[in-house]
Amino acid sequence: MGSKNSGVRDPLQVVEAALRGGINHFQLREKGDGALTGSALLEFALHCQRLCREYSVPFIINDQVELACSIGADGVHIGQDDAATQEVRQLIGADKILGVSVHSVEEAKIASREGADYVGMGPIFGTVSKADAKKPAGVKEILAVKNELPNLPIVGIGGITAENAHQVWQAGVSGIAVITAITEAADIAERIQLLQVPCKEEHRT
Ligand SMILES: Cc1ncc(COP(=O)(O)OP(=O)(O)O)c(N)n1
Ligand SMILES: Cc1nc(C(=O)O)sc1CCOP(=O)(O)O
Ligand SMILES: [Mg+2]
Repeated sequence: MGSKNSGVRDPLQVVEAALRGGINHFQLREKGDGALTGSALLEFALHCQRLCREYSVPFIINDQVELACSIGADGVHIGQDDAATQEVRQLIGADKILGVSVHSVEEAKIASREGADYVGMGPIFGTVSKADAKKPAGVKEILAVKNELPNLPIVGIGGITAENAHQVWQAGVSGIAVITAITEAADIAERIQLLQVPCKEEHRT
């Protein structure tokens, strides 16, 4: 999420509530109308990073590799229209987390070969949080990537809610990424519980 995703609530309070509620990674995605830039972005990113450190949760920055390197973020997430995977891997070093968005087995193979630690796949369902999102694709391509590259962690994203998250887990993802499901929750901790992997008997891959 970014500073403009929390509606009337203070974004840092939402981040802290999500950390307290049990998220295991946080991605700062600052883009779109009114997105912070320059020193305001730096200050916001440092606040988020400090909170993540308090909760021992990896702090990942979307798109902005230079910012991530300059503040020592734990990782970077890039898309197909962002910098090239192998260049970013070289810039951030071997020990940082690198996520790459992919939409096919072919893109997943390239991302994996060039140094991605995980791939993000979406949108699975309709989303209001990404202006240039592709058409919702369901979990079909996730199943195909899982089949071809069983050891590559996949993070599902796009329109995931407490009601549909089980469909995504069932496809065999290692994680799910959400914005609205958490930022609009009245009780963030309770929502995070509802989004988590269903109990073993229900979770067949
Ligand atoms: C976990 C995760 N998966 C996919 C994305 C989308 O990245 P990208 O395609 O580069 O689009 P933007 O987020 O930059 O608009 C993501 N951010 N995180
Ligand atoms: C950041 C992002 N990337 C997507 C992709 O398809 O790659 S969908 C998306 C938005 C996710 O927000 P929400 O949980 O509110 O739908
Ligand atoms: Mg991007």
